[in-house]
Amino acid sequence: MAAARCASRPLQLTLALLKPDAAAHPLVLEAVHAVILRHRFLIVRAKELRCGAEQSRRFYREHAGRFFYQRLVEFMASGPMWAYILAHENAVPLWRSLMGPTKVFRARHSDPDSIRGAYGLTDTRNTTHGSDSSASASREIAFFFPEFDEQRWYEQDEPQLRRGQLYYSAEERVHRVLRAEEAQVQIQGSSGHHCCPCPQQCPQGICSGSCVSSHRFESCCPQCC
Ligand SMILES: Nc1ccn([C@@H]2O[C@H](COP(=O)(O)OP(=O)(O)OP(=O)(O)O)[C@@H](O)[C@H]2O)c(=O)n1
Ligand SMILES: Nc1ncnc2c1ncn2[C@@H]1O[C@H](COP(=O)(O)OP(=O)(O)O)[C@@H](O)[C@H]1O
Repeated sequence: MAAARCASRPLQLTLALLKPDAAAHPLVLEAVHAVILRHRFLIVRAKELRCGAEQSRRFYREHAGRFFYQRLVEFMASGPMWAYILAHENAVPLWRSLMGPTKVFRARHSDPDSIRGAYGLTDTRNTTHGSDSSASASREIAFFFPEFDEQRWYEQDEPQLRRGQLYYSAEERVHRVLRAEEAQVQIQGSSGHHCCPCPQQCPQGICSGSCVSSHRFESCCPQCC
């Protein structure tokens, strides 16, 4: 059974966007994805999408009239993005603190190791978005993932994820609930193998990529499993 990550408090959800400036650069995308895994977020959903001009205007409607609104909505519609639903006990504030300040030039000065400090290009092209409250997260998740049923997720998946019954699918780039029958197969067939929710955070580099097909460690790293 994979019990690599247990949370004592309910998991909070947040919406993270990897904006078009990040999506344009595979290495930046990978680096931000690695930050997500390293900080023990669970990736509940992840998908590439393209925001149309109208959708982009609606998403940022609270900024209508600000001097940067037009460039912001054009930028958000300028290319593909990645949208993530992230779960963590502290998802909203943790993701926002990892992003760093909105303004990239401020971020570079005050939080150079934050995502925006490290990868942001300008105050508009600042790499990531994160919900600013739980209520915004619910609204924004519904905006980008209309098929996601948050209430059902809390009823069915969250209790299992919280207990650590999960695995990381490197192919799909999301964490998945380990269902009872899968867990049984794993116990029978594993003889001590563990399922890895954190393939990119092995400090010794042993685990990287090792669970792509079977989600199982062949050479298990004691430090992260
Ligand atoms: N009236 C303005 C114009 C600009 N700026 C700040 O200056 C930054 C840089 O402006 P500009 O040179 O126009 O931006 P670009 O380098 O073209 O980059 P981007 O459009 O991606 O922000 C803006 O993002 C904004 O933070 C501002 O505070 N007030
Ligand atoms: N002064 C600015 N100049 C250019 N773009 C800005 C500025 N302020 C905000 N933006 C853009 O608008 C987005 C939304 O702004 P806001 O909601 O205030 O920040 P955050 O994304 O940190 O929650 C920012 O992420 C950024 O892309």
